[in-house]
Amino acid sequence: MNVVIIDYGVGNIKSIQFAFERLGTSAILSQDVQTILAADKIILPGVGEASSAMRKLKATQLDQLIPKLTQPVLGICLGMQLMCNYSEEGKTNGLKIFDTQVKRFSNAVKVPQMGWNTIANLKTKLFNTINANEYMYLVHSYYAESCSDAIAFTEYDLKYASALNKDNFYGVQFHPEKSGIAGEQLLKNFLQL
Ligand SMILES: NC(=O)CC[C@H](N)C(=O)O
Repeated sequence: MNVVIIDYGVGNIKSIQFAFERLGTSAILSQDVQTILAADKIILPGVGEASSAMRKLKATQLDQLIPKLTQPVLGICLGMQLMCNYSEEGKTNGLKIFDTQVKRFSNAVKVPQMGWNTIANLKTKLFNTINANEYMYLVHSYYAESCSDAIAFTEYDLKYASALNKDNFYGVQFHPEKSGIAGEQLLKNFLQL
């Protein structure tokens, strides 16, 4: 299984690689177009601020490549947010894969949300054998608005989309690589797509 983590200078790469190693799969980091096109599965990682991350994607022209990919792609945290239409964070235009926008939690709640929360998920291939309201680990100040591409929801400040799917593209706001057994199962499900 050839898993490629897109290298655009942002992201919690090591923890994602360790998570795949625990599943017996080595995930390589690359920004080479041919390497990415040849991958069986692709991860778009992301940690940090949306506009600077998008600038880095544009600098490598990977922003043009990603929406055209045909193999399963999993965006994690900021990676998922960049796959949406727009993020309020840095007024960032996204890759327009998921038909929703990313907004900041209100000051009615502690921001960022940092910790475990329940992911009310719909029975889809990505959540196969995972409990309907499983806990996963999140660290974020911005959220994807509920939309028709949502396959899971979380309540914090309001109900928002904590996982998205459109065709071969998947996104999760939480960190499966930091979410214990349930997160490991989600990555295993992703490898089997
Ligand atoms: N952990 C992160 O990188 C957070 C992504 C994004 N900046 C947010 O706050 O929602």
